[in-house]
Amino acid sequence: SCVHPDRPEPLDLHLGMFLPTLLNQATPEQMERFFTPAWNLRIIGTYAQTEMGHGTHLRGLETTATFDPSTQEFVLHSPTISSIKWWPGGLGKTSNHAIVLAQLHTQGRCHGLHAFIVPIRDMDTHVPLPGVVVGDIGPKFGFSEVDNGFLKLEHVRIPLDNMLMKFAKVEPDGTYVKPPSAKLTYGMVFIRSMIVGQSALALAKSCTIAIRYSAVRHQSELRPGEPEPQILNYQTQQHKLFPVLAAAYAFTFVGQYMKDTYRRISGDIHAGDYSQLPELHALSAGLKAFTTWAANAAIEVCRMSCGGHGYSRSSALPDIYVEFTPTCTYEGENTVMMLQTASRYLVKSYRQASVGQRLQGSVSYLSEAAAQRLRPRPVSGGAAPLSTQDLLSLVHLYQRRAASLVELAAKSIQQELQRGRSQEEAWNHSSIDLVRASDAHCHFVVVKLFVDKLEQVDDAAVKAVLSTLALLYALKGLADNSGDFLQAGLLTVPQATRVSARIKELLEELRPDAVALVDAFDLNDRKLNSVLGRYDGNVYEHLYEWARQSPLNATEVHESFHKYLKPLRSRL
Ligand SMILES: CCCCCCCCCC/C=C\CCCCCCCCCC(=O)SCCNC(=O)CCNC(=O)[C@H](O)C(C)(C)COP(=O)(O)OP(=O)(O)OC[C@H]1O[C@@H](n2cnc3c(N)ncnc32)[C@H](O)[C@@H]1OP(=O)(O)O
Ligand SMILES: Cc1cc2nc3c(=O)[nH]c(=O)nc-3n(C[C@H](O)[C@H](O)[C@H](O)COP(=O)(O)OP(=O)(O)OC[C@H]3O[C@@H](n4cnc5c(N)ncnc54)[C@H](O)[C@@H]3O)c2cc1C
Repeated sequence: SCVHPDRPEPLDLHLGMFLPTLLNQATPEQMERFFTPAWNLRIIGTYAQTEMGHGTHLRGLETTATFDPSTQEFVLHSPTISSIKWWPGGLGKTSNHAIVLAQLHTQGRCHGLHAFIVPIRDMDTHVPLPGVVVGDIGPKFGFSEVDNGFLKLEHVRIPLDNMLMKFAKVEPDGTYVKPPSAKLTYGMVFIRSMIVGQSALALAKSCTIAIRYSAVRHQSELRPGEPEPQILNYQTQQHKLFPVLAAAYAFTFVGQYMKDTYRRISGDIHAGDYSQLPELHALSAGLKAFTTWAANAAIEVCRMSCGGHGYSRSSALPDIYVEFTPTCTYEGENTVMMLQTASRYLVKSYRQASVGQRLQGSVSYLSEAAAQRLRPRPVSGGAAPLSTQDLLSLVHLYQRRAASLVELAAKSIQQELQRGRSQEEAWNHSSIDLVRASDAHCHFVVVKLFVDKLEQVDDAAVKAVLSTLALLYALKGLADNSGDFLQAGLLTVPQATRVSARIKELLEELRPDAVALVDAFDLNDRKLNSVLGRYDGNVYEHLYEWARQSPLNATEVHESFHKYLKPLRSRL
């Protein structure tokens, strides 16, 4: 369960960030000194980057690490209340070490953020070490299993060799040696890539519960005098749940692609080839934001589609939501990640394509769009014919929508500059367009990867049903974002009407396979932990049993009667 924990755990940061950061940024000597004991849980670590005053703005982090050549040590210090490390998972009570991100000062100069391994608790007694003030930040929206903590460092001294020096170095005389690329110290790409797969898992769990429950729940009347129908037969219920089902499959394929891309490019980086790091950063940042926002909303759709019992923790849906929703904030707040993808990749690529550069990777379509702009526009200028059956033409439609929104954002910046605004102001006054461009780019990537995956499916029946899901995912996205497509001249109102009609047909086509498609996720009852989503569909008996086990029912007359109600009654 450590690879994909079902519930947040105090060791998540140790496994998910402390160990991977050592792998990516420690020297062989440091691996020997720290990784082995960390792997054996002698050392338990966390990743302490965020401070009370800064989480997003890394360059604004205030914790300092000042090199003292006379003692060959770094002095770690929290200079202000806002510099106190705040939020790191497992920091409050579990960890005895932390990878602390601090502004490196040596020979009177600041060289920016670097990573330092700081012992924070005694390895035997677990008592905080001198100069270390550490504790839990208090109750949260959820994540109650995790002791997210605070860490105040008061001139804490660590050896020179505790700075992670695989890339940047400090010599014994205090000389700073730059890393081959400043971007290597950012990190965080690993977890962002993993989170894409977490989005898929959260969707798969949620729609499994909601669709199974919708197959056993009977309610109301469809035809007078007939038995109450399964709620899964209502078109509105299908319209809520089947697009979520399609997204669960789409994100599963994207999650696999993201993991494979991370492995491939991080392998190149370990071999000294940093050329693909911008694509990896942009892709992981954008897809992390795109998939978590979509999954976050979809979990709530699944919960509400189960009526009152969806609100009971016996459904597991409230817990899935509470545990998933912080993914939109941590590991890079989603808006900020979308802006990164747009500003640091899409607009830069657009400008390169506009001067004729042939682009590679996920933005190669911007070269085609630039070439298209140079060709005379067709006289009709109208939208191309729309096929609601041809997946490749839909992929092309999403590609053109993305190209259009990237161009719109780039032109907005240009217009703001022409109005006399500074670079920074021009970008800020175009940031809504930049987020839209990133969203459209990621949406195109997801649709394309879904359709590409179908080419790898040999079984005709499986390919047919996955093609139906892919069609539903693409057409539902088109309907939900029809404004973008209409504004870009890629869709007409009659075509939008046809899309809505086709979606209704697809819902009907998917109805017979819906339960089998969630069973195919193969999420056993233990993993689902949901009375509503039980494989045997025996909901009511187990719901009653679940309630009977509630602690409040341990006694027939609760002590509150004697403590409060009875005395209250006697005073009235
Ligand atoms: C050994 C294995 C062990 C077993 C493994 C088990 C498997 C996993 C187990 C899993 C178990 C549990 C799962 C884990 C659970 C996790 C629980 C919660 C974790 C939450 C942790 C956190 O939240 S950590 C803190 C996260 N914080 C952030 O992400 C901060 C966000 N802010 C930023 O990133 C930056 O401020 C910014 C990028 C937004 C802006 O920074 P800055 O202004 O300095 O940069 P610029 O925009 O000017 O860009 C400069 C150039 O740098 C490039 N760039 C930026 N970021 C990166 C990056 N990350 N990587 C690469 N490149 C980057 C940017 O593109 C610019 O480039 P140029 O344009 O070329 O100049
Ligand atoms: C459950 C949980 C676990 C966490 N675990 C860890 C951990 O283990 N280690 C760790 O170091 N941190 C951890 N964090 C902290 C997390 O990484 C930060 O909360 C996150 O990076 C967001 O930063 P922030 O809180 O400063 O929000 P802010 O950046 O202050 O965001 C507030 C608002 O400002 C907006 N905003 C900020 N900057 C910009 C910008 N440039 N342009 C436009 N809008 C902007 C955001 O979009 C957002 O709407 C955790 C957080 C949570 C909730």
